[in-house]
Amino acid sequence: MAADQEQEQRRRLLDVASRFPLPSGCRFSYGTAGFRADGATMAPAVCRAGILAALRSVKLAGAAVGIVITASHNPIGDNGVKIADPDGGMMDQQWEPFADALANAPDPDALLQMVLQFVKDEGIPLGGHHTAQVLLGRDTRPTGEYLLDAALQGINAIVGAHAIDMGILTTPQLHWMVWSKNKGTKASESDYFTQLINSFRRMLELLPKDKGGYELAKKLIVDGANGIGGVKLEQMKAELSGLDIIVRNSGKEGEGILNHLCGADFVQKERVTPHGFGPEDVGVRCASLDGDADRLVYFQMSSSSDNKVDLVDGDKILSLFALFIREQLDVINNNGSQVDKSLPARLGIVQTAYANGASTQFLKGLGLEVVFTPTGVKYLHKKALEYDIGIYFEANGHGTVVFSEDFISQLESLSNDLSSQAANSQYHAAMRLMAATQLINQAVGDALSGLLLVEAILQYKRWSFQNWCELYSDLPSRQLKVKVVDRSSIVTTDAETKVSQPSSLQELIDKETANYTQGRCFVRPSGTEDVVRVYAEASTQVEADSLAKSVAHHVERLLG
Ligand SMILES: CC(=O)N[C@H]1[C@@H](OP(=O)(O)O)O[C@H](CO)[C@@H](O)[C@@H]1O
Ligand SMILES: [Mg+2]
Repeated sequence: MAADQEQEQRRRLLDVASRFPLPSGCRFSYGTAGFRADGATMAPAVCRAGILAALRSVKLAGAAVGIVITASHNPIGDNGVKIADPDGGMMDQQWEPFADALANAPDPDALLQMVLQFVKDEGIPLGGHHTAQVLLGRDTRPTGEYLLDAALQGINAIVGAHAIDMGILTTPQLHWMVWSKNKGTKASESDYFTQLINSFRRMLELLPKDKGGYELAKKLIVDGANGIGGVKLEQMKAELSGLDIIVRNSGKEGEGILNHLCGADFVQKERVTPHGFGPEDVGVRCASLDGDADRLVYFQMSSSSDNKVDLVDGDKILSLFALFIREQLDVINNNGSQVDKSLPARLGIVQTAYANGASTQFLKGLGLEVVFTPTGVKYLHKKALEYDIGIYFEANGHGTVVFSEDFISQLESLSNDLSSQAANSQYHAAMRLMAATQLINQAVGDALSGLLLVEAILQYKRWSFQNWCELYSDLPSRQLKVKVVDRSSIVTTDAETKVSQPSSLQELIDKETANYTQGRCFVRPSGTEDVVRVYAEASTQVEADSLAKSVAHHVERLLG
């Protein structure tokens, strides 16, 4: 960097840091999904995330990096920030310690020294010919605009950095834009809509023609959590042929508060209808998104006498996707057809410890390879990339399908080879898989693209909601939160299924669990809230509740 440029760089960093001083007592940690806190306290962390995103882009030869300002399913007063890497996935975890240190730098001088040292250690070519490019998006939270400005100021503190505000978006839209931009394909919001609408239409065109059996009702009611997902779905729904979508909790003035008594997190945890649903909806297929539309669950009310729902969570969405993909691969590989072509593919299923035990058993029963990672999409996504086709979901509804480049190019060439025999079932299976690669958001879990893939597959399989729901029966489970003095004193291992510290805690968990039929229990510190989470499963709800409660007591007693 030339001397005058270096001078300017130092000046800008000192200047921006003094504009966003760290309030005393504030401590930020880049948790499961970035920094999160009360929105009013987030500006220093968001500004510094802006600096970091710009540095990351320069380090990666000017590839576009993303910043999303959201606190997902959390209450409306919270906000957060996370960084998307050039592949559209979460920021490489190797940079998280620096993200933490930078967010907590106590004063402008400390911040400047920290950045200069990091730039040197990482060999970031500041002032070279790669300038930073950062795409920004935010959700509908009231603190969003103010925090977006803080992020812009952080980005602009890096000499030559270029920030592009993509507007109010769902989290997965921004991830998709980053992914697309770096692939050199069209990356605007309208390109996103076009891709989803066209690939959904193609999926429907490829439905088997021999009609018969159950016909899926066109009506689908979607709970938008009063967030951005409902807004985008309203924009897109008129173009979705074959579906009659009604959006509730759409985020319109007067409809309710973001994530309050609604949304995917609420429905999945409480297993009751969200706000705005009533007896008239009994028997109608419904879906629920979270506040930034990266989570999706389905539900249906079976009776008008209470507000309980039959829930289809992330595990069952995963199972549906896995069945569909496996079926297409089987048709291509085993149908003894005229064309001697095969498509070898390693299919991997990735879950976390929160996956219902019945789902894991079901998937393994199908002969599928199931692996586990710690909680958080950053772990699941990375693991899924190790396969030709990786399908991952958290039970709460966050997940997607990723296809390796090699697999996609083999699929393309197979489709070309088969295209002369357009009537053959192998060709149709290959085309369905191809459409699925376009429909599903491969950058990150996306409730809107996931919803369309679900709808297409239900039509393909001629399944009702009930057929899907009855794929297997969930084991009763219970999740509890425990407040402790320092949640980081719990250290876990084996994809968070075991506590390694304090060791006495694991012994107590084992002892309790042994008292229950099909008992399973684990505890871990949350990465997004200041709590320890307890999860328990057993053969009855009473037992699951009791196991969770007794383990929560041990956590409280040991860690106060
Ligand atoms: C049990 C649970 O649902 N945990 C959620 C929650 O993380 P915690 O680290 O458990 O707070 O928020 C994450 C981000 O949205 C999500 O990835 C994860 O699945
Ligand atoms: Mg979310």
